[in-house]
Amino acid sequence: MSELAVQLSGVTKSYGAKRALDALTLEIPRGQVVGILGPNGAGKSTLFRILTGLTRPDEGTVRIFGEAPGWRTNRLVAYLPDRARWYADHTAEQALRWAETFLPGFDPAAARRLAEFMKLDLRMRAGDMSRGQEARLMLLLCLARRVPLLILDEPFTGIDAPSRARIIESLVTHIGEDGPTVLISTHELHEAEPLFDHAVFLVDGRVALAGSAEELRRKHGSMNEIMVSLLR
Ligand SMILES: Nc1ncnc2c1ncn2[C@@H]1O[C@H](COP(=O)(O)OP(=O)(O)OP(=O)(O)O)[C@@H](O)[C@H]1O
Repeated sequence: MSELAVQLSGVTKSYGAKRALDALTLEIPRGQVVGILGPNGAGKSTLFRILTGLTRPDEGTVRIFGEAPGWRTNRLVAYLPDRARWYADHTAEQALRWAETFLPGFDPAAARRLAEFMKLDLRMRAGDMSRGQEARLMLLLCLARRVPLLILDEPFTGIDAPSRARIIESLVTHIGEDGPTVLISTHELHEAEPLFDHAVFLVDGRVALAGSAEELRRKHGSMNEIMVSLLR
């Protein structure tokens, strides 16, 4: 397998007159936790959909561990879309059974441990869950997969602050040494900052700034400060 988890070269995607991604070139080595950061509409979700093969770029090349994204790379990637929902009539327990059957690399024991850690009652129907409870269910369905690439699009949205802290703690434990490559998009910069090895700031579908989190902090300050200065 390629040493690069993700490789994009000259990737452009337009929706009508709007360029969501503009000749984006990016390389992400294996085993890194990378914050994909930027203001609303910067192109983060579009990038993630392209990496999962759900959206095709108009131009450019994309590789996930050296392979073009598509159904074959599903075995390599766990993806949490933004605004992810589960079937209202199904319990979390049923979601876990579905995941065991259909999601490559799904580890049911890990899912149960995560549910306990996140304090999620598996007997609840998704339709009866609060937004934050459903967000936890969707996140644990991803985290319980043994795959080399996790893509988490705004995993903390709708989750209260104490639970966010706990989820970040579970992410740190889950990722650990020799863990998967993780791409996380979030607007909770302050809380998520300790997770990142690297950060990529997208503005208008282009990389405005990228580098190791440590180096960025040394040169430019916190992720929040960088975001504010990029948007000035
Ligand atoms: N299916 C679509 N049809 C039309 N326009 C789209 C579509 N998907 C994305 N866009 C546009 O492309 C741009 C980038 O959107 P994208 O969702 O990738 O941004 P984002 O960085 O994830 O934003 P946010 O932080 O608000 O989630 C936006 O201007 C958006 O309106």
